[in-house]
Amino acid sequence: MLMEECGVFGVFLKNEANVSPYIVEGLIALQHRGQEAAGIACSNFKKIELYKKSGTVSQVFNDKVLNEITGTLGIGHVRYSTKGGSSADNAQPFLIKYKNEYFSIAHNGQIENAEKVKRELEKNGTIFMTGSDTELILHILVGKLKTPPHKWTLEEISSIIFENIKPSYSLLILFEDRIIAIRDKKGYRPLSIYEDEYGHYISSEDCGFKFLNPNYKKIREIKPGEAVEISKYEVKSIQHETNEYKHCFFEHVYFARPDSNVFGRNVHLMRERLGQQCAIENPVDADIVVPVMESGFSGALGYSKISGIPIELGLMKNRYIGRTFINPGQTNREIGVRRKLSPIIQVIKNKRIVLIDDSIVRGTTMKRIVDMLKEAGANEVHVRIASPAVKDTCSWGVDIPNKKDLIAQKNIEDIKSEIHADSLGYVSLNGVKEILGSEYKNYCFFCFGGK
Ligand SMILES: O=P(O)(O)OC[C@H]1O[C@H](OP(=O)(O)OP(=O)(O)O)[C@H](O)[C@@H]1O
Ligand SMILES: NC(=O)CC[C@H](N)C(=O)O
Ligand code: SF4
Ligand SMILES: [Mg+2]
Repeated sequence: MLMEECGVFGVFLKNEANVSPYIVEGLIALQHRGQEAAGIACSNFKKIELYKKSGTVSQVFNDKVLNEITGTLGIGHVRYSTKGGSSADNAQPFLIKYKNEYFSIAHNGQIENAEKVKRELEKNGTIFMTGSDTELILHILVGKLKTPPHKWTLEEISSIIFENIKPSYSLLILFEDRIIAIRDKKGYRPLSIYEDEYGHYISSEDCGFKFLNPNYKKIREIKPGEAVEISKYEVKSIQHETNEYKHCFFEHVYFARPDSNVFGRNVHLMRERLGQQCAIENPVDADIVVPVMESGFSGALGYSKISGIPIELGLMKNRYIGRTFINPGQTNREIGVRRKLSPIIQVIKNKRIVLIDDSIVRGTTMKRIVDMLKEAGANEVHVRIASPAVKDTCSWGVDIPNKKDLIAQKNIEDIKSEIHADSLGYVSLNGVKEILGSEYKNYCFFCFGGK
């Protein structure tokens, strides 16, 4: 099982309607990025109200809550923890009061130099209220800018963040009268902005704007190193100098929603192309292609198109079950796979199957599924993965387990036997290079054994 990212969503309405229902809609669209906690902070220009709790968006918010947190501008967050436990204290947004003014922050990413910055701040007397890396950003700003927050300029805020905080971060900062969005200079995590006649919206993925029936031409990605400020009077943007991009390739492989466009590409089409590449690199004689639903579907479509082997619904997904990573502990994870996926025996019996998933991390999911298909009568199960093997951990916001727990630390023959597959194939990094062309250098492939 894999782990998500967080999702951030911000809204500034021109007509002074209440933003909190808009933020809830945006967060529901981003729910796949984190299901541990959800929160919203809203400002009415005088005060910021905050509501956050452990749980999914629909568990945390109801009409009563939304009537209590009202404002014209606000930010929201769905969390999957990467630093600091999944307790309610670490839920976001964070809200503080400094010099009698409120400001709040929502963060997707993980700060690489968090421990170092924290130690330095503690030496100077800073007290941390949570275990989260995100809290650091508040202390850095307060420590460097001694004036009241309404005097802090976009230039000052973004320069301080870029100088002191190492990626990754796609951030929203809510002040009483403005919202600031900042994307780190390497652009690890996605962040998009949209304007319509009623207001401005910022979302981790552009699927967050879909409930607005947006004019797609007006959606754009905030650039790596860009800081945007939305106030009553204007929208201002500053571009800081940046020399190297590191877009997270896992966003394409697994995290982002297929109907989203991240790093300039549609996620579904990218996964389909990876599935095609997998078929080119790893052909096999078989009767049907079976996707591991949902995230393996696009890759399976690509594999089927190139190989000419028909795609069939051999595994049914129970759509009322969340992503299995939310179950802590390995035993629960194993149960999770069986709760989530079940074979359609009539489709798979006596068939030679090409089973496609987007990724293998520990191997738990794949082992269970191969066994399930064989118990249900499959003659052969050939596993094909629509991405390169995951060989390393991540320091930029994705909670990949210890290196020793990654199944791809073993050689391909050992992995094949461990997951009980008849054969196994991945996409090579060279294959990905072929797909991305000159853009390859703008991506991070560290966990895939690249740079
Ligand atoms: O090798 P593992 O450690 O088992 O992890 C890999 C699996 O984790 C993810 O699925 P997940 O079950 O998290 O959610 P999904 O339903 O969105 O694919 C991913 O799509 C793989 O199927
Ligand atoms: N997945 C994320 O982006 C997490 C944000 C932050 N590092 C946290 O742990 O809360
Ligand atoms: S190491 Fe992997 S998960 Fe982490 S940012 Fe790079 S590509 Fe993404
Ligand atoms: Mg999966």
